Amino acid sequence: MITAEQVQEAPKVLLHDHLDGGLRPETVVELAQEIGHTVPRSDAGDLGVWFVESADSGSLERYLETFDHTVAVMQTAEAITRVASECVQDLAADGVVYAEVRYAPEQHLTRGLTLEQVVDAVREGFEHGMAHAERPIVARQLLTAMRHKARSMEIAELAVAYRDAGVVGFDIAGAEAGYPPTRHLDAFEYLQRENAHFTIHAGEAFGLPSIWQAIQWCGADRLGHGVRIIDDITYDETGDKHELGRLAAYVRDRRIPLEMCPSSNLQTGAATSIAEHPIGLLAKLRFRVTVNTDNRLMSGTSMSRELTLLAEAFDYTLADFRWFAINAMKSAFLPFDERLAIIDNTIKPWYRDALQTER
Ligand SMILES: O=c1[nH]cnc2c1ncn2[C@H]1C[C@H](O)[C@@H](CO)O1
Ligand SMILES: [Zn+2]
Repeated sequence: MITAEQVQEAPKVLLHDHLDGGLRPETVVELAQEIGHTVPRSDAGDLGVWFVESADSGSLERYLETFDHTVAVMQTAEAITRVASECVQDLAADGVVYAEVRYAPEQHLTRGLTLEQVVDAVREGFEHGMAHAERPIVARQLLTAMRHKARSMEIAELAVAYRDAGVVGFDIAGAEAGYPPTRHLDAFEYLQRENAHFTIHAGEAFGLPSIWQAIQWCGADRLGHGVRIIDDITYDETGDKHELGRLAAYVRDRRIPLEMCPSSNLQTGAATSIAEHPIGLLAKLRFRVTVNTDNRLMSGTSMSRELTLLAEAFDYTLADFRWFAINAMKSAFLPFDERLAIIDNTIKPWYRDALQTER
């Protein structure tokens, strides 16, 4: 039985977390007041509840509407830097030792910032957050392009320009149905030519064709969510007998990381309950599964909470948590030697002590 303290203390690795989905409710209220933006609730506690309830819509499109308010208050360098710093400090306080946090620079230009100023503001915030965190953490940026817009090439170029300045990769996000990844093929081909890394939100609100395109047309290193890969697996009730289709087998054979976000999936209707979430079977079948928060504000969650929910549903132990953390660290876009250092110096020693095993 894992204690709440152990979950909190355990070194955790987070690959899929949106900067504009993780603001503190108090910060939203304060920043909104400063710029005269009206938020649906003036009390921070009530506003936090409002975000979770509104995001609990059963549809990705309606879930995404809640971001109007967070994006609205992140339009100046000071506001963005504050949000970025608080994000890193909150993650560190939750025991996250490595985080890749994403956001779409193109959504932060309404008050005159340039794309570069947005990335610089996040960078400053991450550096401040890492320096002031209560526990050691390494935080890096992923730049997201919105899949229904047409700026992906520009954002991909931005990610490459900032590759030595805190940005480790690229992503596309937003409503999935009607906006297949191949719409942004030029950006993905450019990134491949530049030896750059990218993940794609795929197989969340839309099925296998989206995952197939993301991998076989676009060359994604990782899949954001990817839950619908389950549709390419036939299995009996116990999950003991299973048969993988060609795509599922490819994803598993190639060890393509799945950035799974259980609570978010319940809210958007991509899964019906934690107990029935595909992560249980996918982990059992040894896909490269990682556990993530997606949007801490909209889901009222944290890495510790996601892991706790999974442990309750699937009887996971600390050994499983270790597997998730190492899977995620192996799948990070950080350079290999830095990944290894975090695995060897931070993750393994903690679990070695906690599990009281030899190695
Ligand atoms: O889970 C998601 N699926 C698709 N898009 C998402 C998800 N969570 C957040 N986004 C969008 C809304 C944000 O404004 C944007 C950049 O972080 O990414
Ligand atoms: Zn996401």
